Amino acid sequence: MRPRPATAPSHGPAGRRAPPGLAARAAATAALRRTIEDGEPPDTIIEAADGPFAVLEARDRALARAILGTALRRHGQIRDALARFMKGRPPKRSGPLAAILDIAAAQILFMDVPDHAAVSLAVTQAGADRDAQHFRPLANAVLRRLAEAKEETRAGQDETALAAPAWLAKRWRAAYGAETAAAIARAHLVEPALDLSVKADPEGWAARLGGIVLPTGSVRLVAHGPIEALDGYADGAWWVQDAAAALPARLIGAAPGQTVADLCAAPGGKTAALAAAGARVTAVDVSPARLDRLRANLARLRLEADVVAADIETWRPDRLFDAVLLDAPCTATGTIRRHPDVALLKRADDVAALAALQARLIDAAVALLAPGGTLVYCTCSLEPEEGEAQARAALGRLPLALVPVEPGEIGDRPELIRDGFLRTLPAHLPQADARLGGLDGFFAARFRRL
Ligand SMILES: C[S@@+](CC[C@H](N)C(=O)[O-])C[C@H]1O[C@@H](n2cnc3c(N)ncnc32)[C@H](O)[C@@H]1O
Repeated sequence: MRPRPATAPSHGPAGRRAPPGLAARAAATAALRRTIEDGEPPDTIIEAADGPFAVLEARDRALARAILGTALRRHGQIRDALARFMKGRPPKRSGPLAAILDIAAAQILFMDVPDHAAVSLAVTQAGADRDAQHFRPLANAVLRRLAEAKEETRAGQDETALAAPAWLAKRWRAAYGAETAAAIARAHLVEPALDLSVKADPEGWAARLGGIVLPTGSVRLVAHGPIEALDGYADGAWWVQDAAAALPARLIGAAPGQTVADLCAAPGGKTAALAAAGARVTAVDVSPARLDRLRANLARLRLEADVVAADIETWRPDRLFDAVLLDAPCTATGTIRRHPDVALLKRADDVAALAALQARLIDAAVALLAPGGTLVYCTCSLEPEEGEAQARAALGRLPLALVPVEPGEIGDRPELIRDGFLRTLPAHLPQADARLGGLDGFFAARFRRL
């Protein structure tokens, strides 16, 4: 991965201190470039000890994170708005210019930041870069015109149509119908709440943390500071997990003493649920770094599992399991609310490549299962090839019978079940306060091995 410098020095010409707010914009710009041009996940960039966010103070860090998040979540609208005020895209050899414009437009159009600050900091950023400096007048003119016309520009946009890339919107229309596809795209514009899976007493934890209990049993919070500072974190009373992601492990029906292989387990959200239910869990993942996070999570939660670093396509343990949970790698289009970069970085080809891998992993999972045992296959994808079609193909190919999901297992929400499969959508569980609504898009199918 090419290192990308921040696009502005901390000191201006003649040693003058950089204007306030410049460091946050520079970090957000560098991170946006690395995400869009190099395909690096923003969370990795934000957390990196040598990354552009590492030099920021806490307040600037929060601001940079918010600007970056807005620039990714609203990318379609931002690019559409900029195109109204400039001919063509920034030229190839203009360095960070495109990202500088995106970051400034995110603030002008969607954030409570004075327009003049967003414009002048963007112009300063452009001036500080060898390749972008020739385009300072262009940046200045485009952003000023955007700021002057921002209300009309936003009013003239079809927010829903611009919320998803055309190829994904087309797929969702085909899979779910036009109305639901539009609702999915709109749900992606809302920053999701924080969902917690609690070991016990969801009502008590919701009251203590100022959240609500969802019908499916997760606790949901809107306003929160650092997660580590929340009551119950250090004591291991709960773990962070989208409410939809909490459902597949429940379908195993784990009981004390039952042996369960949790395949593709890291960072361990589902391992924790299975272990908390008393199962003897073997957590398998190919990534040692992600398994370190799984071990740390289990240690904090005071839960136990055997942890195995292996590729499940070739892993051959000397016993069969009572149950297997396979949370397969996927396009993750069901997590766009939490990771808006997914909508920008995934390509149509990825769906077929991952579906082929998932089929091989299902074959491997079935080979680990005792006759009569339970298999739950799940993905956090909205694409039928990674969900419904994958499950139907497995039924045709392997010694499996479908065990339909019952509403009572998932908080009495029949709308989350289609044809016996669990199918959650970002537009599900709507709430009057939109920030409290929505679910990640998950698919899960449960089978019995014949
Ligand atoms: C969707 S994530 C799993 C999330 C996890 N189940 C949880 O609930 O926290 C997919 C995982 O699959 C792992 N993975 C991908 N291919 C694998 C393989 N062939 N064998 C084992 N693990 C694999 C990745 O390292 C990644 O951690």
